[in-house]
This record gives sequence, structure tokens and C-alpha cells, in this order.
Amino acid sequence: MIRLEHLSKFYGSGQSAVAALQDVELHVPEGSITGVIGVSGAGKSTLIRCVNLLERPTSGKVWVDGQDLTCLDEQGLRKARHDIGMIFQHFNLLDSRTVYRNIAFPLELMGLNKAAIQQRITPLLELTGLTDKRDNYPSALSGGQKQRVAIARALASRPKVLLCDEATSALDPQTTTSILELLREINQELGLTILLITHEMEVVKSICDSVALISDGRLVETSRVGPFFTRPGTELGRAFLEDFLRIEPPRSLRERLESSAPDKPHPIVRLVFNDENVSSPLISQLAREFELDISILQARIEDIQGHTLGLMIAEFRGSPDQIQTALAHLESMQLTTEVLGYVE
Ligand SMILES: Nc1ncnc2c1ncn2[C@@H]1O[C@H](COP(=O)(O)OP(=O)(O)OP(=O)(O)O)[C@@H](O)[C@H]1O
Repeated sequence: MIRLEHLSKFYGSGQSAVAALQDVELHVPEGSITGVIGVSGAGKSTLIRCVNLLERPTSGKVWVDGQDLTCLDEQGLRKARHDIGMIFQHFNLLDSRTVYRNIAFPLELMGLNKAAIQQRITPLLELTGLTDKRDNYPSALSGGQKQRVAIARALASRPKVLLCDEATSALDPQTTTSILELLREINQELGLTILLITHEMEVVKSICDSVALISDGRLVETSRVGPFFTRPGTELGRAFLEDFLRIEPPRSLRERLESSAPDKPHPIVRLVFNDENVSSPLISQLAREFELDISILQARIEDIQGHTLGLMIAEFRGSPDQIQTALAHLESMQLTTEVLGYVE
């Protein structure tokens, strides 16, 4: 549905030119939800704004629904943009218009008459749960309600693609969940293709099918979401997941943790299980085979679009040699292990 070919974008020219995107190739299949992640300044906003040509690429092509937008004149582009809705972090509503009239705005620009506008808006108010707010002004709405108005407005022209620029970054976690559920519902019920940018891995985990990671304007990794979380293909991917996968030892233990071992021989180990090993009885096997006592101190299991990821912190007690062999055994079973420190 969306295809970016050799897409580059430079801001400015000559020596002071900033390369915001360089030779990006991205395919977003019809009906999918793809998340673009990257650190601040990586080029995420530029990328998403190039899809509807809010930013004109310096070179390369932008295909949406089989049409190369970079070849269109102003009139052709205006028409093509009816197929591309967009929502923003700060909602961008018109304060002087009610909910109903905000949603009506793009339809008025399209020249639809009042009856046709009403016919389109009534189901959108229902879909977004705003029927009883139709005559309210934005100032009387919560952040989540404002984003719902923005979503309804973006859907008014019946687009095939929805672009979401940090759509939940200004919302609290509970509201974020409800907006993500709405986006998933729209994706499934209307078959809408969604491209979103976010810095929250939780957003990627909850609704994306695929993830694209950009760094310094270059696409460094694209992957289905499940494999990305369980086995990222790049160092940057791993770094991105680090916070998301963080699992800390309990505070009382952290205070006793030492980095070197001589008089504190028992390692505290962080283990990451993935699909291949999360359901095996590895811990009890390990205890039996290497004569260890293993205490589980902290554990968490994440279901990521059908892939399972297990995180555990455990204390290993036993002979130092056996502990080393046991850790090497775990590594050979494709588990990620990390010794966080030692306790007495
Ligand atoms: N209008 C502009 N003029 C000049 N440079 C720009 C412009 N817009 C963006 N840039 C630069 O292009 C690069 C990519 O910016 P962009 O906003 O796309 O990154 P981002 O990943 O969306 O960052 P953030 O997460 O902080 O919004 C940055 O170096 C930025 O400074």
C-alpha cells in the first residue's frame, strides 16, 4: 500500500545541508500496521511527512496505493491526499469549531453538501465514541477525546492509509491504551493501512505488525514485531529494547549486590527466554544436572503478537565451577544470560 523507494530528504543546501533521510526503502503492506522507531532526530517525522508529501523528498519515490505521489501536480496531490489521513501528537484541532464541525472541516473543503456530511459524520462519531460530545468545543474535551476527534476527522475522507505522528505521546497510559485499541479496531474493521511513528516500545508491542528502525536518516532494521522483540537483528535494535526488557532485582537485594565475587560467591543472573525455550523446564533441569539451588527473585512473561518472551532474575547457589558450566549451558540453549552481581 505504501512503498518508499530510494527516499532521501536534505534540509537546506551546500555545506549546511542536513541529511534527514538517506536512501530509505520501506514497504508497508495493505491492511498492516507498521511502527517507525528511532532516537530523537533520527528522521521519523520527516519520513512520515514525506508519505503525504507534507515534506517533499529531495529524491526518490513515494508510492501510495499504486500511485507515485512525487509525480503529481498540486491538483493531483490534493486528490491523492483524500486517501491519506493523518493524526498528530497535539491533535491540531480548530478551537473555534465544535467536535462535529472539526470532523466536517475536510468534507467542507471537498465540497460535500450538508446532508452528505452528516451521513458521513454520524457513524464516525459512533465509532470514536463521541456521539454525546458532538456539540462540545475542544477546550471542553480531555486529551483522549481530542485525539478521537482528530481520528474521526482523519477518517472523514475515507482514506486508505492513516499516518500517526506520535499520536499517543501526549496521553496518559490508560488513555493511550484506549486510543491504541481504537486504532486497531479501525485497522481491522475498515482495513485501513496504518503507519505510525513512536518512541514508545509499548505502542509497537501492542498494535504493530512490523517495525522499522531508523538511525541518522537510514533504515537499519525492518522486522515483524514478534521476532524483533525476541531477537533483534542489530545492536541498535537491542539497545532500543533494553529499557523495555528491563527487569530489576528487588530493592533489598540491589543493596547487597557486589560486582566482584571472592567472598560473595552466589551470582544473581538475569535470563531472557524466547519462543524456543520459554516453555521448557530449564530451571529445574539445571538445578538437577548441575546440583544447584536456584531461587527465582523476579519474573515476567510478555506475549508479543503470539511470540513469548520471558524475563527472570534468579540467584544461583552451588559450586563456582558448576555455576559457570550451567551458565555456558544456558547460552548454548539460546538463552540470553547476564550476571548482575554477586551476593553472600
Ligand atoms: N525544517 C527543518 N529544517 C532543517 N532541519 C530539519 C528540519 N526538520 C528536521 N530537521 C532535521 O532533520 C533531522 C531529522 O529530524 P526529524 O524531525 O525527522 O527527526 P525525528 O526522528 O522525528 O525526531 P524527534 O523524535 O525529536 O521528533 C534532524 O537532524 C533535524 O534537526
